[in-house]
Amino acid sequence: MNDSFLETRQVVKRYANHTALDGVSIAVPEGQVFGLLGPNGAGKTTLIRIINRITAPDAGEVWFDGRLSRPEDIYSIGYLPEERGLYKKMKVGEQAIYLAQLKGLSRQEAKKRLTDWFERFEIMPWWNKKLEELSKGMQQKVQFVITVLHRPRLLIFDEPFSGFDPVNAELLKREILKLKDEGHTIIFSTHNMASVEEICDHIALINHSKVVLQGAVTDIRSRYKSNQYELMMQSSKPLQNSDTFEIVSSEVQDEQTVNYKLRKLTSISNSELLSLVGAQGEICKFTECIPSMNDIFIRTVEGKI
Ligand SMILES: Nc1ncnc2c1ncn2[C@@H]1O[C@H](COP(=O)(O)OP(=O)(O)OP(=O)(O)O)[C@@H](O)[C@H]1O
Repeated sequence: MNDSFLETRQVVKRYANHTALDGVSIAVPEGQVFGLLGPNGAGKTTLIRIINRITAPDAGEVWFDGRLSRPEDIYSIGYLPEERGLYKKMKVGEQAIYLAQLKGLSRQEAKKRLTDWFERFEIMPWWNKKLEELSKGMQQKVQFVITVLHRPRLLIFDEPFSGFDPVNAELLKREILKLKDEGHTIIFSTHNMASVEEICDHIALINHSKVVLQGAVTDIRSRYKSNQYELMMQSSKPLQNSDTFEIVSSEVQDEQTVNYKLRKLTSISNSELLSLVGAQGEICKFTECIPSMNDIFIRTVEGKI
């Protein structure tokens, strides 16, 4: 289950006087959600276009399902590009059926699947509207449905959340997780770090055309831990430093309750630390501070680690 479904190996792409990708290798495990992260201009869309065979690399390889990628693999990919490209003057339902047929579905099957999706997304009333009559977010919903409709094994979404309000962004996250549960492998690029924590299993962070960080989200977050803890404690006496931990900051909440930030000084386990601290008072809350993907992104891109 965890073998790579899609790999890029040492991919290089040069434009006139700029190297957009410089030896980029990523490995996307089968059946997982993989986040492609990076600041503006890092090379994410270029990599996605290479995976989709829209543009060719100058060097390096793309591997698909355990072998070199072939032209026909594009039929196994659903791609939601950053520049959404639907026909503005065509009616939504008619257009969706037409595009689904291009991807190999019969008219009848396309209509059946589209009806299911449109009902789930509560967009059935848009069926006979022209695309240009819909807002940007509404058009996004339609294009998302069209992208996934033929149930391709690999789904690639470039900035899927841009243009969505928070309610629709939640809906989209749920649908992406559902697609993962159904066995699809999903790659998406995003600047929305909260969504990365919520739905990505793995990430690759590209900066200045190179992969600078890659791996499972949980591993990466724990790799960047700084041995700090938040503690809420009730005690008649203030907490005292010890050989195993020091107080980084404290904030009195009421007469008996104080919030502390601690740093662990030795390699004792969290439960040992908890019992050492617990010997000095009643613990109301004890949390290990684990950096967010947003912190890790900023620290990595700004070179602070
Ligand atoms: N067709 C092209 N011709 C010349 N340069 C290009 C072309 N496409 C991309 N580039 C350059 O390659 C670099 C990477 O662009 P790319 O669109 O891949 O970045 P990105 O990571 O997707 O950025 P963003 O987050 O802003 O969408 C940029 O410097 C861009 O100007």
